[in-house]
Amino acid sequence: MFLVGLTGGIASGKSTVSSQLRELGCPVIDADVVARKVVEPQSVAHRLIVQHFGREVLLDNGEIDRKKLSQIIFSSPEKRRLLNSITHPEIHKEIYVILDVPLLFETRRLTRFLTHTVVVYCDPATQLSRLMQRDTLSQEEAEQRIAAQMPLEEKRGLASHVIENSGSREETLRQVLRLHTKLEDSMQFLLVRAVAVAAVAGLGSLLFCTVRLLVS
Ligand SMILES: CC(C)(COP(=O)(O)OP(=O)(O)OC[C@H]1O[C@@H](n2cnc3c(N)ncnc32)[C@H](O)[C@@H]1O)[C@@H](O)C(=O)NCCC(=O)NCCS
Ligand SMILES: Nc1ncnc2c1ncn2[C@@H]1O[C@H](COP(=O)(O)OP(=O)(O)OP(=O)(O)O)[C@@H](O)[C@H]1O
Repeated sequence: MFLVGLTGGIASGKSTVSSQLRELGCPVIDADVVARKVVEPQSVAHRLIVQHFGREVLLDNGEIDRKKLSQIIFSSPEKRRLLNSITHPEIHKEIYVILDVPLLFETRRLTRFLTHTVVVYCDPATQLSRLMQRDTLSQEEAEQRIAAQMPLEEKRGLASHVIENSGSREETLRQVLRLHTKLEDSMQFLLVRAVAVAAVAGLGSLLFCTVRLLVS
């Protein structure tokens, strides 16, 4: 599996190329589309934009007036940084992808590319009866299929998160909502850590250069 970042300057053709790739069957996340979604009315980013840029950047229907906001931020680096500091954390929170792979731990190759793994667990009796019912299988046939995979107990031990799905769909949804929040928080943490590492690295090279200058 590859994770590919696509970029380029404004109007260089990113959307054109990404939609061509999408037509070839590649799943694509367009950050500009995400950026539009995170500033919809009632969102955190919308509230902060109004707080910092005033109601004059709103259209009559309450949506952000993108033309007006563009004029402001592209003529002032300070305002652009301010808008970025509001929108980027919200955009990054939205950009995570779920790969649904039954044999994730059996094949193992994929796991090194993943930041988190989630195992959906249900007790063995529930698993057996759900499989027999859904695929109209005899008990023997169902047991054979279950035995072709790593036992769920073992998978549970390897996961970074577990969803317990022996109960109702509603109980599962409650866990999924908690997981979603956790994943979003963890994205934030990773970003903050990346920025901190970059800052420390920057400081390190600055010190190195200063010492070299002083020595020479
Ligand atoms: C400035 C806004 C209102 C303009 O909206 P509009 O619908 O007219 O354009 P759209 O969102 O499609 O952006 C068009 C292009 O402008 C460029 N651009 C957008 N924001 C920025 C920025 N903060 N700094 C530099 N270039 C930018 C990008 O090349 C982008 O592809 C909007 O882009 C925005 O809210 N930007 C802040 C969020 C952001 O950084 N988005 C970029 C994706 S991470
Ligand atoms: N090969 C091409 N031939 C002719 N027109 C093109 C070609 N590629 C892109 N365009 C046109 O150029 C414009 C900019 O392209 P596109 O919107 O794909 O760029 P972008 O990099 O996604 O821009 P932005 O950063 O503003 O989102 C669009 O009007 C698009 O239709």
